[in-house]
Amino acid sequence: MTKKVLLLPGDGIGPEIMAQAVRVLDLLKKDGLKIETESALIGGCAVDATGKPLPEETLKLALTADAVLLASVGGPKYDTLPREQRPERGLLAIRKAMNVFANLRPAIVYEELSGASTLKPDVVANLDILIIRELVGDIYFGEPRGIEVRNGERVGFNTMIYSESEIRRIAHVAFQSARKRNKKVCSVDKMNVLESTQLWRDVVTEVGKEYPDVELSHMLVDNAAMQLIRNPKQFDVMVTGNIFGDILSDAASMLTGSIGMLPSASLDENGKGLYEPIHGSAPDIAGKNLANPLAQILSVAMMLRFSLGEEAMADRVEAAVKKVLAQGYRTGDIFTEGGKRVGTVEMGDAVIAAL
Ligand SMILES: NC(=O)C1=CN([C@@H]2O[C@H](COP(=O)(O)OP(=O)(O)OC[C@H]3O[C@@H](n4cnc5c(N)ncnc54)[C@H](O)[C@@H]3O)[C@@H](O)[C@H]2O)C=CC1
Ligand SMILES: CC(C)CC(=O)C(=O)O
Ligand SMILES: [Mg+2]
Repeated sequence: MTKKVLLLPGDGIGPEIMAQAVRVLDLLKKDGLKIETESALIGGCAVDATGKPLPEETLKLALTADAVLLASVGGPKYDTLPREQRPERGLLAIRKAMNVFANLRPAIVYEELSGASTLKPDVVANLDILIIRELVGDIYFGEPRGIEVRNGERVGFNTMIYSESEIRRIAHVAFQSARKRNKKVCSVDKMNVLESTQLWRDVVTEVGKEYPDVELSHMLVDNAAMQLIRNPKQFDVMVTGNIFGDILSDAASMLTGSIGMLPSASLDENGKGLYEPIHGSAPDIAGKNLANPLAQILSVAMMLRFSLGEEAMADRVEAAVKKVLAQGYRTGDIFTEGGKRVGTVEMGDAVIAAL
């Protein structure tokens, strides 16, 4: 049956990297991938066109699609808008409406790129970590939130909150993922000072009892950030809340050489998903043919695997990415001496040729 894929290019480098992902999908369609695609607005471009970062039309299409492929939203032009009009609010709103609570962010070091990492090659060689970030709760969504005047001065506040059921369901995703990997979960929290993450630790520990075959450890987030840089290979599956996962995954991306290498899958309870690179709209390089499209293309691979039931095609896309790296193609963010420096489009050309 033909599946529906909604494309959301968004802002900044979004349309440039999405164009390369679409070329990959078009090629796979010729080889039998049965999808129909439609594009819609989200983020700043949607604000410009409709006044809203997540127009109703986009949300309707997202909720009826089999999968959503998103690039990135935001940019300095929108940073002074009222908060409800900011592009990032559109992103949070679509994640919440789709209930894609499980954000899988694999940080994999491709052999060819171990020299592109800022760490010594032997510290990162063969690294393969899966960061599982809870995506629709925590301080990004907690109420109350705001900026108001109290005692004659402005105060800004947000609420870090997790319910037991929210923690339980993401913990199950972590343990089940670990069972398919190396049976090791490290849960990251800040239970020494934050009540919501004390509950996180308690509930993850309880859920862990249902998975006696999986080794569970706990780590405070500040130490986890340090340990990721000191000895990342001690980790296999890491599970954490929304804000800690956001920060730790950007840090982990540099172990692989660049934030332009990390894809993600955000899944609901039925495996329906939203797929996007972990990076933002990179306004500093937008429109210059400089962006690395590989995180976006690897997000296509995750979409093929998790939402479209096309495991072999997913493997093929990942193998094509590996091949272009082996051939020496490098956008600026992963460039090392001896590489062939290319732009966004030329990297897309190389992936298409490899496919
Ligand atoms: N999922 C999303 O749509 C996200 C949106 N944002 C938004 O993006 C805007 C920019 O945020 P920043 O903090 O600058 O983070 P960013 O991730 O957009 O960029 C950080 C740095 O990484 C580089 N970079 C990012 N992606 C790259 C790629 N594919 N190839 C090569 N280099 C790449 C950028 O050039 C920049 O130097 C903000 O408005 C922010 O709110 C930020 C993160 C995620
Ligand atoms: C709007 C932000 C929460 C986006 C972000 O930084 C991310 O999801 O990684
Ligand atoms: Mg982020």
